[in-house]
Amino acid sequence: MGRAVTDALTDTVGMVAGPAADRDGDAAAVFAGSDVVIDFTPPGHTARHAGLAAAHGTACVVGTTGLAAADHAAMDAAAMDVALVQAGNFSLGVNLLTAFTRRAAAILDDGWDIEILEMHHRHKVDAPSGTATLLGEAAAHGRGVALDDVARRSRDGVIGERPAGEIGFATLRGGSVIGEHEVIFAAGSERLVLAHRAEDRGLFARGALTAARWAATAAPGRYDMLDVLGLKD
Ligand SMILES: NC(=O)C1=CN([C@@H]2O[C@H](COP(=O)(O)OP(=O)(O)OC[C@H]3O[C@@H](n4cnc5c(N)ncnc54)[C@H](OP(=O)(O)O)[C@@H]3O)[C@@H](O)[C@H]2O)C=CC1
Ligand SMILES: O=C(O)C1=N[C@H](C(=O)O)C[C@H](O)C1
Repeated sequence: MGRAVTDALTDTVGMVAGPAADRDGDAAAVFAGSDVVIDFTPPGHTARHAGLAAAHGTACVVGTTGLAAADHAAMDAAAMDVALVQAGNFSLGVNLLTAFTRRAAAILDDGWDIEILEMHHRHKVDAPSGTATLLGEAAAHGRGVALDDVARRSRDGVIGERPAGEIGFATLRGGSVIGEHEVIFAAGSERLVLAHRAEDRGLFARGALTAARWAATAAPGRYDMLDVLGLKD
């Protein structure tokens, strides 16, 4: 994603990326010298980077997925001082899909089983994907429940019948798949499938740049891509 973001910057403002930063030594310098930092590091660095954003008064766009509760707590704390946009997916299509998912889940009762299927390339380290989690949260929100109370993140062995109200996740990994997601609503006699296919990683990079421009002038606070796109209810 780092390369995709620098390519998108070159395409949009003609900027040429400088040498890669010495990650540990220079992270503080990067935050100190920037209006906005776009962070697509692997899981494990988000809390530290959120702290640096707050310490240097630098807005931040976080694309990293596989986030832990401590990362969210650190981002909430940083958002008291700076604008912080965090999104499991920066594409317009996926963010529209979250709105559709929430609406469908609100309309369809728990006679409709909700399952979320995702597939990504073989190098992805976290599961379920950030997007799948985002879609699960949208479905849970539509149902008026907390995702952690109803999520089934894996199934193996003799696990019994599926309880009503469960939101299931299925993870596929392989090859070079950029990102595919389906939200399946399955009832006794019919099935509704909402789907998104990403066809180019530049899609996420362009969305992150849109978020960065937006964050540069936003008041301190914790935001997501629906805020950036003006799609919040
Ligand atoms: N929100 C969204 O729309 C999207 C989110 N993502 C998420 O972004 C994250 C990164 O994905 P991806 O680019 O595929 O992962 P990669 O592993 O391909 O790239 C991660 C990069 O971060 C570098 N890195 C590792 N540690 C640090 C550090 N402490 N400081 C600075 N750089 C560091 C790595 O360097 P090196 O290789 O030398 O270790 C590598 O270049 C994942 O969590 C992924 O799920 C991805 C696509 C879209
Ligand atoms: O790791 C990836 O590649 C992607 N990660 C994000 C996620 O976890 O949902 C977004 C996109 O699907 C690609």
